Amino acid sequence: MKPQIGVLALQGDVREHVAALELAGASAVTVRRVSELAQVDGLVIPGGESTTIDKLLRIFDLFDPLRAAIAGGLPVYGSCAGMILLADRVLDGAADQQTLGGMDLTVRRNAFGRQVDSFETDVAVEGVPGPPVHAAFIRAPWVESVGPSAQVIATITSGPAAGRIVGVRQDALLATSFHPEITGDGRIHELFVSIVRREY
Ligand SMILES: NC(=O)CC[C@H](N)C(=O)O
Repeated sequence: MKPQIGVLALQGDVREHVAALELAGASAVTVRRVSELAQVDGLVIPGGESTTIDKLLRIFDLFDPLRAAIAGGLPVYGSCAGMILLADRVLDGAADQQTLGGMDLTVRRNAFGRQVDSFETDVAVEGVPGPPVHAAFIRAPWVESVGPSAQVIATITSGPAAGRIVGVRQDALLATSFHPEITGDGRIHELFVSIVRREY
């Protein structure tokens, strides 16, 4: 059976994740309501603007149910703004910014600075066989530090940001600073589908 994976569709690049999930062997649906959240085996929180998604989660009465689902073990993959929303701690966040949390990590928002707002580079990702993942970073956060419960799975390998942590796994939660849905490399979505299937 194909797992049913939702894409949180409040803001951000929803369509690209739906397409990438379908290619990775899942059945993908958009999620905007609690009733839709209740039906999925896993959820993607896309990139976009974490402060906006935070506000919309409250407006749509999804903040508490999603937080509870994460605590209950729902597999979730957060990309970029989604990574920020999964982090227990945020540096350089907006004054009233809250996160769903669940991952024992500290992210720094917009960490790569203005002059390198957007760039692409190769990233070695644990659990992804083959060559490094070609990753796009768009006003991305990096992971400043991880606590003992979280496992670093991706760091930048070259250039000025070499050594920066950009991918983390904690049980059924996965987060990347980058956007695998726009560079045509399906392996991060395949990794998440295998997490949802409890195979990896
Ligand atoms: N591409 C993205 O998701 C950017 C994230 C955005 N800078 C934020 O702070 O939420």
